[in-house]
Amino acid sequence: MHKRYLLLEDGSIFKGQAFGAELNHRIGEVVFQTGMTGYQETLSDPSYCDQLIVMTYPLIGNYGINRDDFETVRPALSALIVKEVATHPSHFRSTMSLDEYLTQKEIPGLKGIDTRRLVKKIRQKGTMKGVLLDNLDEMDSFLETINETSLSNDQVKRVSAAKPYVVPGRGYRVVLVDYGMKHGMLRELTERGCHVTVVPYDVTAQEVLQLEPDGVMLSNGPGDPKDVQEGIDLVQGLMGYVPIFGICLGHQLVALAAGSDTEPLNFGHRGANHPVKVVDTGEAWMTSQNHGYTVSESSLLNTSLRVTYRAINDGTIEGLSHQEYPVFSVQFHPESAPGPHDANGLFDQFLAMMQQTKEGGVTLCQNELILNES
Ligand SMILES: NC(=O)CC[C@H](N)C(=O)O
Repeated sequence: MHKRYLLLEDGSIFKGQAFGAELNHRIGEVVFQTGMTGYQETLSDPSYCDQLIVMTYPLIGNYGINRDDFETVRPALSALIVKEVATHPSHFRSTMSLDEYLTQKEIPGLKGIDTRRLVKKIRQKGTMKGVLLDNLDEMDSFLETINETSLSNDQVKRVSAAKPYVVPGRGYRVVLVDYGMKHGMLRELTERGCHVTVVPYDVTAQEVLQLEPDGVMLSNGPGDPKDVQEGIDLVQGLMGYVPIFGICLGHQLVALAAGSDTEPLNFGHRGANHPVKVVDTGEAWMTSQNHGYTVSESSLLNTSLRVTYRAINDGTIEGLSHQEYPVFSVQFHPESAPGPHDANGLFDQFLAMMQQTKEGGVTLCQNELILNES
């Protein structure tokens, strides 16, 4: 076990020890995750693409890694930073340790740093870029590189499905657009009997409508939503023609497509116990969240969107509903994985919206208009 360091763009340095894979010097955003458990799902959530994740819970890896809890096959994060790694995991489902998993997937880890001091710094200064180093002599050259490096804007392209695929079912026909989808969304739909076609991020509205879906779901995904012009165009082409449910990045794409704006949060919401207020009932739900951007409050004026959920911690927008068309979206993760299940009923709400539309209870634009354009 050798020394390893985290260098932040403000020049601060955190000294710890290496675990996981050899170093790859990938510069990324350093973000913190407050979940006490659920590290396997977090590691395999593609929304963390290119990010260095700091876990605030001080002991990570104690129940190992199992075969069932992956949210995708290929982890997309840059690095994992923890206070202490459990070296002897104990759980009947565990098949390997966290260290073994990260080594296998070529993800470097840093342990033994004061994660509380690091998180306090991020909370004060906002999300920062950082890089892991094994040699302090490299610090000066990397400090220059970090400050000159702008983060890539093609993450969605890198983590989206390359080709469409079908998970058959006898129920509603759903097109699920994969912007870096957590498999929990697919599971929630297939458990409800849906016939799901998962499609890549650059699918067009016409291609989607040719599949004659009862509804379209827009997945979560990494990066800045404004970098995903294909998604904004898609939602603009589909709104009013088919019921839409957007989650996280999908929610931000709905907002942008409807004419509103998004902006970066200071340090984001990442954890499994983020309370949101249900605007219509006054209830509070505990939700799983992972986002660094939010829909800008003032940009909703002059759009047809209404706020349906709000974050209780900072008041930011957590859900929207379209006032004319069957379209709704949430910033949090109703599929949880990991996290509480308070919001799980939103998948049933999506099914109800598809049912109501099928029965003619919702007026749609004429699909033929778009299909005939080809
Ligand atoms: N989980 C997500 O879909 C995140 C959406 C977006 N990348 C953000 O950070 O805000």
